[in-house]
Amino acid sequence: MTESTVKTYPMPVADGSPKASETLLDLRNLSVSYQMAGRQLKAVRNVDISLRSGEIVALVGESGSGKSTIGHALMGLLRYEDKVTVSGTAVLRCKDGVTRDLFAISDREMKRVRGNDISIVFQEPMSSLNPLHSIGHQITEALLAHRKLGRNEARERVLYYLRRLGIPNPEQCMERYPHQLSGGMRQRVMIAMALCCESKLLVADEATTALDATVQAQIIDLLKSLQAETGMTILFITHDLGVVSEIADRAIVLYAGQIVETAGTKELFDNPHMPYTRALFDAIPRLGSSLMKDYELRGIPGRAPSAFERVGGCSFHPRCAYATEACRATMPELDATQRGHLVRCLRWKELQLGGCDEFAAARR
Ligand SMILES: Nc1ncnc2c1ncn2[C@@H]1O[C@H](COP(=O)(O)OP(=O)(O)OP(=O)(O)O)[C@@H](O)[C@H]1O
Ligand code: NI
Repeated sequence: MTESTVKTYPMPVADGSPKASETLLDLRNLSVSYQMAGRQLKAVRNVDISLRSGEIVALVGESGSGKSTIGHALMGLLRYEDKVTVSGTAVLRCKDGVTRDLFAISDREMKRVRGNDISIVFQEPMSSLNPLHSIGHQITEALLAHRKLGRNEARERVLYYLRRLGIPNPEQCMERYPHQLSGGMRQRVMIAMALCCESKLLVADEATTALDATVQAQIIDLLKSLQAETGMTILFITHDLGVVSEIADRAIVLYAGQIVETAGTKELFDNPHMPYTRALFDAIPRLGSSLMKDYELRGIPGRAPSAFERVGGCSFHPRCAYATEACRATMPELDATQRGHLVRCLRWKELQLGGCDEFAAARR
């Protein structure tokens, strides 16, 4: 497939209609360890994620569960750090039709993949924007680094995406410096910057977390329509199951670096099988408490184990109301239920956890 051109702007160009069954990314057996003070910190453990073209898949879990680490591994950002070990394979079907293992290709090839085939919205917009350059300068330069475009073309494209993101006066916004924008505006700029490259895969890491509920809903609607127009695939990282219900076709629940449950969004909300997922439903931020800073899981005591202090048996057992001797002794495998639902709990068959009706009813 040839690379899409920008001739038809202001309409975005779909690079091929989404073919639901086509695998875009096949991530297998990803493990990531950080070395800290001579100790191994296992942040991600044997994670498999397969993304089909055109899907929006949520990666959800508490702070420290390893979500960003997975995103950074996919973007090839961990390869430059010497205290990080990444193992596994991540086979991506690139725009040129070639499939590549992102963990095996050279830095040079990875540089081409980044911004062409995968883009990321970083969790911390301030740390990824350069305070010394205007928004227009850095977003245009980022685009030109990945694409052979004329300056005017690039500018048009940047303006188009800033406008799509609901930035009131995009020309003026281009002139501004990061510190002159509100947190919400910076977040929109970051999303526009990632969308500009029109990659097939967008990793959105807490992309709407810093925004108030109304703006969050707008941006989610916008991402959904852009997804439908372009056929891109989105890996949407969030700690908030409420957001998952708004945007995702499928959800992957992560606990202490491991996948503990995965299912279609509706199925997960109707039929959670893992006590941790059920607890996350109760932790869905209600109106007025949408920030993650001080949230804790209501109804379950304790906190997630740090990546140093791995517990034996099921990782969740110290906080689980249903844990038995067996749960303390045996680490459960992922077990398949129906309709592609996977769950890591020894007791899922006997537990009747009940769905999240309250939230399902509130879904738009
Ligand atoms: N560069 C690093 N060096 C050492 N440890 C790290 C590094 N980055 C992350 N970690 C650790 O790895 C684990 C997973 O972190 P990660 O940022 O992937 O979690 P997360 O799910 O994205 O959390 P949050 O919701 O807070 O963003 C945590 O225990 C974290 O402290
Ligand atoms: Ni994170």
